[in-house]
Amino acid sequence: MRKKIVAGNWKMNMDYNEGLSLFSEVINMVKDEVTGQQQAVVCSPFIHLHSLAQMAKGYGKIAIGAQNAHQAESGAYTGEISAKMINSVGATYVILGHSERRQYFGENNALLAKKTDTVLANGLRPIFCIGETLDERNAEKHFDIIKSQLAEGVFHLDEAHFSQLVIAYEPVWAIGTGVTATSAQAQEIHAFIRQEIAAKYNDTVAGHTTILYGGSCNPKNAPELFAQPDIDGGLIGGASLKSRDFVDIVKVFN
Ligand SMILES: O=C[C@H](O)COP(=O)(O)O
Repeated sequence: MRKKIVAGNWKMNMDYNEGLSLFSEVINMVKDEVTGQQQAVVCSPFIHLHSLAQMAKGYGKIAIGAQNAHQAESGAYTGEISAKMINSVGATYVILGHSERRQYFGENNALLAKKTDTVLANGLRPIFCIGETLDERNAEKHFDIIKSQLAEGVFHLDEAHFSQLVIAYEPVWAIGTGVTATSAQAQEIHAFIRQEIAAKYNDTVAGHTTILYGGSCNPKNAPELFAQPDIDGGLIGGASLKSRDFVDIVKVFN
């Protein structure tokens, strides 16, 4: 049985104290209300990581993640944060390839392949994001885009390394727009992603890969989305900034 995961991506929100207070609410609710085997992951800005990891100690149901990491191990890259640093403060996940990183910071599949290697080499699990823009969907190129993002971003990995990945399908047109992919649209792509993984590796690896949906996911639409056979949870943006909403989404798997 593959792992069910609900990951919150705070993006560039929450100052230090706001983040601690939000996280403290999340921990308390998760502790009291989450009864299933699902994993909650909170991906905060770098400044919170150490404190959140300390606060989460002893609560196996909550893990901490970063939102990016540099591809180099270390060196003269002013302003950047390495995977080793992220690991050293107790985070265990790193979001890679988010469409905002691709769009605003020019991250392409080749760069993301390097970042994936470095993150894995430092014992962290990438949450690797893929997804098409509205223009690409309207031009019916969405399957090709997904195929090439997987092929160029992560299919160079051997089976053992690939098995550490979480994949997140986030149609760019659904991110922060209030427009969610229908459960049928999301399931279609998730099934396609799983097929691609099976074709590259094998059915066992495909069957064990957690594939998250992201894009305007909220407590109302999450139950239907997460009921789809190939959707194993969500990558949650806006709704992860409200403890009640985030934990209600986590609780869909109770
Ligand atoms: O990483 C999260 C996604 O970008 C989704 O963001 P959203 O839930 O605000 O649409």
